[in-house]
Amino acid sequence: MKLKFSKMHGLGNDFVVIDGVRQTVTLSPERIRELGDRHFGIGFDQLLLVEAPRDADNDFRYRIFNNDGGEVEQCGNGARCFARFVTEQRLTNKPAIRVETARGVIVPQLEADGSVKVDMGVPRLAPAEVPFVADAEAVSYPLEAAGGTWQISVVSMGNPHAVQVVDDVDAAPVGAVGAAIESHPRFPERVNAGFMQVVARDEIRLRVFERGAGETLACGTGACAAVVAGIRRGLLDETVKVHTRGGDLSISWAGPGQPVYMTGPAVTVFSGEVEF
Ligand SMILES: N[C@@H](CCC[C@H](N)C(=O)O)C(=O)O
Repeated sequence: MKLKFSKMHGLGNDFVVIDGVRQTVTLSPERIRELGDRHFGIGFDQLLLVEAPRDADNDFRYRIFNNDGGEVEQCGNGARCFARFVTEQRLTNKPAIRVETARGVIVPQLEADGSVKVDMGVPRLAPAEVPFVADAEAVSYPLEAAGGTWQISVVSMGNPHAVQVVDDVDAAPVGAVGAAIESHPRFPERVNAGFMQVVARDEIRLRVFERGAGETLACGTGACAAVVAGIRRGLLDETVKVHTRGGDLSISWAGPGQPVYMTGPAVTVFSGEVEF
């Protein structure tokens, strides 16, 4: 089965995006892993599959697969690329697009300056909703991993995040400690591990070891989770510029019960066809 795809990225977090509205698509975890390989395949952090919605009130459904082949609930940089893709492919001409994900509806909106703003929904903070094993909800928790104890905040943006504050993000042990946190037994569905350096009340630097993909150049839901964690710890104001290794995002959160808004770029690199 030959499928048309677009190669896209949001701040260097890269994707293969497939139109499953006009094409019949059958995916297997093995083939996703093969195509995700940067030497023997196309190479991507995540594969995004666009489908027709299940509920007629929505415009699309979109599914997210990490390059390890596993399907996950949410992807921030992917949401912006999804919006750019359905517009460029003329699947819709709506400026604000209602899209179903595995954890609810999100609404990306194309801005006049070319960026994409996304209502990423309300963050979930109760440990059971992340999910994270803890006796009670707290702003942060000590977690033992890789021979050390790390003070993490846990946040679900639809997908699970563990965020810690570090003095210097360039020196942070993202690979070793991130991998140990990703598969820590207190996270039964594994977790994305974020390392945040607070530069000012409206500016952070962030690196994320992503579940199922390793460290990426940027993680949109990771940026949302870091800002939520920083605001809850009293370190950040409502709107924060997030510097990632791939570029900058703007994240806003007005507090508990409110949605997180993420604004940033989405870029198409090339289109092609591949055997699935
Ligand atoms: N890169 C993404 C997150 C993709 C999913 C994540 N690795 C997970 O397993 O939850 C983003 O931009 O949010």
